[in-house]
Amino acid sequence: MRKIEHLGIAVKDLKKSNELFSRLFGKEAYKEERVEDEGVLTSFFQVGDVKIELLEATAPDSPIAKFIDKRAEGVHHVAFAVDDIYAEMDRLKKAGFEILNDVPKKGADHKLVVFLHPRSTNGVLVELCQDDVK
Ligand SMILES: CC[C@H](C(=O)O)C(=O)SCCNC(=O)CCNC(=O)[C@H](O)C(C)(C)COP(=O)(O)OP(=O)(O)OC[C@H]1O[C@@H](n2cnc3c(N)ncnc32)[C@H](O)[C@@H]1OP(=O)(O)O
Ligand SMILES: [Co+2]
Repeated sequence: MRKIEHLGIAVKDLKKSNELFSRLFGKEAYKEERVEDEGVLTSFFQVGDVKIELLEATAPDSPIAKFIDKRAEGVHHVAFAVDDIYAEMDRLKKAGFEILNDVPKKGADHKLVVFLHPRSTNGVLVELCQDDVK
């Protein structure tokens, strides 16, 4: 794992939260992107070397909807940049972590992603991101 790639924050109203975080960072989000398969609409802020990803649910069965229903808005996951997502999946599986998807899936912002179940990572939802060079 190279570095923290982004911090994912679950929000109820992306427009409202974009305004709040634009005020906080003094800069606008650099993109907004819908990831249908994940049931999310995301926006991204670049803060130094790290990105902040805001996520609004676009479907009632979205993980974000479930998270907010259960816990309220707030930090949802931490994503780490990896150079070789398959090698990392193999290493982590052997190290006893629970990987939620057998094959990497298309994430936002031109990434291939996998998630680790929070029950295997001390209660923190971890995402691995590799640049999707295709
Ligand atoms: C990919 C697009 C974008 C990107 O960066 O490119 C994204 O980041 S999309 C982000 C949204 N997608 C995901 O989060 C996919 C991975 N998440 C999941 O598969 C589920 O959310 C899962 C398996 C973590 C939980 O789903 P489940 O249906 O089991 O929900 P429960 O509420 O029953 O949760 C079970 C258990 O896990 C705890 N939990 C749930 N979410 C989180 C979380 N974000 N952080 C920490 N813990 C979490 C929940 O509290 C339950 O624990 P328990 O002790 O049983 O209450
Ligand atoms: Co993410």
